[in-house]
Order: sequence, then C-alpha cells, then structure tokens
Amino acid sequence: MTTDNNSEPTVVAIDGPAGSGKSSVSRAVARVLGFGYLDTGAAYRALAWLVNGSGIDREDVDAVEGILPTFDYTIGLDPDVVVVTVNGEDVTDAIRQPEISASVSAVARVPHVREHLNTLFRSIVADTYVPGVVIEGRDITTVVVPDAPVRILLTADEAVRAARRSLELSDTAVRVTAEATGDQIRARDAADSQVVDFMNAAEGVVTIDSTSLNFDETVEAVINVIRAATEKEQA
Ligand SMILES: Nc1ncnc2c1ncn2[C@@H]1O[C@H](COP(=O)(O)OP(=O)(O)OP(=O)(O)O)[C@@H](O)[C@H]1O
Ligand SMILES: Nc1ccn([C@@H]2O[C@H](COP(=O)(O)O)[C@@H](O)[C@H]2O)c(=O)n1
Repeated sequence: MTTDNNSEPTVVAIDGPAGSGKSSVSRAVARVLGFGYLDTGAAYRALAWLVNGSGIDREDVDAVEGILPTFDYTIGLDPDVVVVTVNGEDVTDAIRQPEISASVSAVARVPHVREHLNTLFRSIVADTYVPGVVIEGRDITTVVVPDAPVRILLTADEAVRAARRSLELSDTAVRVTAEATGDQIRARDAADSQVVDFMNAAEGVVTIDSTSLNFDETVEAVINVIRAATEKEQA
C-alpha cells in the first residue's frame, strides 16, 4: 500500500458487536499494513475500573461524570504491545476481568463520558506518526470518525461469536460454556445497543460477516476492503 509520509494517517474505522473479532482482527490487519491500532473499548473498560475502585455507584451519572477530571489515561498504538495505564498504573490485564466486562456498559452509556472519550480518541489518532491507524469499537464508523476513508462493520452470528469466545476462555484457568458466554455477549450487546447502533451498517459502511470465514480469511477480507477504498481515493 502506498502512503505519503507528509499526509494524515489513513484511518480505518471498525465497529461490531461483542466477540465479533474487532480487536484480534484489527490488530492483525494493523500488523500486516504497518499501521497503529487503537482499541477504544479499553478506555471505557479503564474508566469502569477506576469507577469500581473508587467505590462510586456506577449508576450515579453525576458521580461517574465527576471522576472524569481524575482519569489520566494512556494507551499505546503498537499492535504488538498494547499497554493501558490509568493515573500511572498498568491496568492492561485488570480491565479484561469479568467484573469489568459486566460493569462497563453502565459507564459507557453516560453521554458526557462518550464525548470526553471521543475527543481523546480523535486526538490520539491526530497525534500519531504512523501511516495509518485501525481504530475499533462500537461507534467509530458513525460518531468518532464518520468521515474515515475506510469504514467496516465486522460481525458474525451470535452463536459463532459465543463459541469463539468460549474457546478462548477455555484456554485460560476460567472454564466457561458457550451457553454462559452467549448470555454474557447478549446482555452486553443489549445494553450497549441502547446507546449506539453497531448491529446495522450505516450508509457507506461495508459489512464483513465472518460467520463462515476463518481468522486469516477475515483479516484478508478487511485488508481487501482497505486496499479497494484507498486505491479508489488515490485514483
Ligand atoms: N473469523 C474468525 N474465525 C475464528 N475465530 C475468530 C475469528 N474472528 C475472531 N476470532 C476469535 O474470536 C474471539 C473474539 O475476538 P475478539 O476478542 O477480537 O472480539 P471483539 O470483537 O474484540 O470482542 P469484545 O468486543 O468483546 O472485546 C478471539 O478468540 C478471536 O481470535
Ligand atoms: N466505541 C466504543 C467502544 C466500547 N464501548 C463500550 O466499552 C465496552 C468494552 O468494549 P470492548 O470492545 O472491549 O468489548 C463495550 O461493551 C461498550 O460498553 C463503547 O461504548 N463504545
């Protein structure tokens, strides 16, 4: 892929439901293209971690908004090493714990939180020196960078997402059935869908359904969309 060193980074926006492969596929795509990778869900998770640790009631919108000025957040863009810190503390692993997955949607539904984090995401992308950035989440194609040259909705059937996620979890000390994982995915998607639509592609957004694709085929499908869009832009 040709890129101009003096130009803005090529922004690849990817949305999708829980377990659709956004983070793993985006990281792989970023590696292949030499792009940065920005996981926006990590910021919502990190804020939920701070809220939980502060003893704040996460349903208390004023209290959640009130903690934002003390939320000093950093995340790296290197797809090989994603390190997340809050107020200088490394929370990379802590934000992946089940209690954070179960509580993050409450924090993410606060409008002021979303505005605050969206401003942060845009400034991280603007300040980067890499040729491109793959940025993934729930409202990237519609709210964060709706004018991105490449916008993709990555999806897969719910049962397939649950099976993939439960396979991943069964590799760890936590043994979770596909059924229990399916319930968690459904609950989080239902809560998150009340705030943003990531189940239906907005106008101009390309849907990639990986239900019957393996991981490498999905990465290839995303790269093909990026190549087609950037070649069209350069023509
Ligand atoms: N096409 C695919 N074929 C097989 N496995 C896949 C495919 N795409 C993703 N996976 C696997 O599915 C699991 C879930 O993917 P991933 O964590 O990237 O999803 P996600 O959309 O980022 O989820 P969340 O929103 O919950 O963070 C991972 O184990 C990943 O390797
Ligand atoms: N653009 C986004 C990204 C994430 N969220 C919220 O964060 C949660 C965790 O996201 P993961 O991608 O790590 O699963 C997610 O369930 C949403 O509540 C968001 O609102 N917008």
